[in-house]
Amino acid sequence: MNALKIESLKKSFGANTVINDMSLEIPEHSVFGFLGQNGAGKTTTMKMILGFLEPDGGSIEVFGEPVVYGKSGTNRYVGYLPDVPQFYSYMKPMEYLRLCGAAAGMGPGETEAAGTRLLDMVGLKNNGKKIGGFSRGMKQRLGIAQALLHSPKLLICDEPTSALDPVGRKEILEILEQVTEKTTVLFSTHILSDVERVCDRVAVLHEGKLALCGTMEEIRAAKKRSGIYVEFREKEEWKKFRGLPELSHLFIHAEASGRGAAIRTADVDRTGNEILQALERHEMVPLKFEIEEPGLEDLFMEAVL
Ligand SMILES: Nc1ncnc2c1ncn2[C@@H]1O[C@H](COP(=O)(O)OP(=O)(O)OP(=O)(O)O)[C@@H](O)[C@H]1O
Repeated sequence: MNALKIESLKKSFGANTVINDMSLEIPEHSVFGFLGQNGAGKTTTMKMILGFLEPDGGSIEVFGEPVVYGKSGTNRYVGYLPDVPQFYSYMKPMEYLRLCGAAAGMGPGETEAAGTRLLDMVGLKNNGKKIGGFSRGMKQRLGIAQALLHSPKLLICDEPTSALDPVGRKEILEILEQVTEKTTVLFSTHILSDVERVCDRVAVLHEGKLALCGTMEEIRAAKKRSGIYVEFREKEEWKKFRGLPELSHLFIHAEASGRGAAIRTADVDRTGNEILQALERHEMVPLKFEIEEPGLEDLFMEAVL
């Protein structure tokens, strides 16, 4: 089942068309990275999913139920962490979660059990401090605990790691990875390495549409051919390898350096075998033989430039 299905979504602010006929599906239990440049419309999309903002056209379904602007019915499935979560700074974490639980209509016992479990999960269980004294990372972790309090099946996080240092980012990513057994995660970010680390699906929003969308493997396969990097210890060995007639066709698409080359190919297995067999035949041992896959950064730049 899809956790989220968006069809032909449209949204403009005056003459500024932000979302222009965008469609997207997120299967249950995915960790979905929603990428886009500043102002691409990521927050706008999230607000429409939450029913906070009215689309100009198209439809959004959360677990098969239509999202209706101004109505919160589908939000019983959704936990939301805004980009800058707001808290009452004089409260302690559990006090704050009790307040949130009551606002969400949860019973005290249910809130206590869920709150204790979640504060433990985000590393704030024994924290006696008031929220006003929390670091940004601690506030984001508390924000995740709050967003998960009513056991949502879809967690939407708007740039949860952007303002954090590497340690804070790592902590948040580990929490997001942990929750995927029960929860589908959609998070927006500028940090491509975060997406590469935890997401199994990714979309790049550009000029109101998805410039790229799919599993990481699909995107890598569709957008750019992989390469094989071969390097030798000695320049002479490299020249010999470069001159092998049976491999000459491979060097048409190669980026050569002093003692090796990155050979571009659409079929890594076949080309890799060809190279390995030639190396064996000629009793040559390379210093390096590496399969190169395009990074998300290459793909992102290709999609938005
Ligand atoms: N309420 C609004 N009224 C007018 N324009 C708006 C409104 N909300 C957003 N916009 C415009 O819509 C565009 C998309 O904004 P949005 O915040 O969705 O982008 P984003 O991808 O989340 O960007 P960022 O990564 O910088 O947070 C921007 O040009 C923004 O100025």
